[in-house]
Amino acid sequence: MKIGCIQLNVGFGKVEENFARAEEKIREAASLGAEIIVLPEMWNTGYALEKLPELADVDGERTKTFLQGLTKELGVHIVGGSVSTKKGDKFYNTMYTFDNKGKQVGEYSKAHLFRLMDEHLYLEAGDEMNRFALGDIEAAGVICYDIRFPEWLRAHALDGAKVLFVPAQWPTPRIDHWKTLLQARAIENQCFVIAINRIAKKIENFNGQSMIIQPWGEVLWVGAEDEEVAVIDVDFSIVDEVRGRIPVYDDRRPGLYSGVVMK
Ligand SMILES: NC(=O)CCC(=O)C(=O)O
Repeated sequence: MKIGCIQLNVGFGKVEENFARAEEKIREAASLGAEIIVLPEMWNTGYALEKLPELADVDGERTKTFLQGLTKELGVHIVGGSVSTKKGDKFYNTMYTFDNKGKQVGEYSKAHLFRLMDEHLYLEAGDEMNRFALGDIEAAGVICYDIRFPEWLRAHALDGAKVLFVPAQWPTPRIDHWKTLLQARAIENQCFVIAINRIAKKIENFNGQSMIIQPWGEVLWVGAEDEEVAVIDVDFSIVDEVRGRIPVYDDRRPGLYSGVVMK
């Protein structure tokens, strides 16, 4: 399966520019043979949180129309990163996923809000899981800071996900955490992790280094430190073989954890 990874250079509050750029890069990835295309976090507005009342996508309608049109036309699955949305009188950081027939298969709002970037002051947290299938690929999606909560990703893996998609806006100063956490989440859940970070060259400090990690922990690909469209070949069939090698799922003792650790 060919994964189109789009490390988008997201303009701060520049919704029109960002939609145009995302479309250009999605078309480029599809023309290079991508079958699943993945975008980064909050690509419509960036972290222009104070401007959300003017800029957030109301009920995600624009994003859903955009993704549905492109998935249908190009015959590709799109894990649509995330966009800022307005639902009722509240704002969210929402991920939409469409399959290659133009059907919406996922909607998820970031469950853990990142205080260091003021998300808790402007956004509401979601409280639903994000499990979906892309054809016969059992997958799930979480957003950026969510990866610091292993129990949340484990819940998706226990529910059957073999691939975890992680759109992000992860800043350069903590890029070592990003790499280590993603690798740990892949190893402990024995699944693929496909994590796409953004680029920002001016005021903000995001330098890509998106990652695809295999279920045994091997790093299959690391993105450049600049805007990039990369198409990477992955073999999802190895997940079952890795899960057979060390039977972590069979060896779990949930009764033990629920009483002691998982308070
Ligand atoms: N956008 C985010 O959730 C950033 C998370 C982050 O930087 C972290 O260190 O965690």
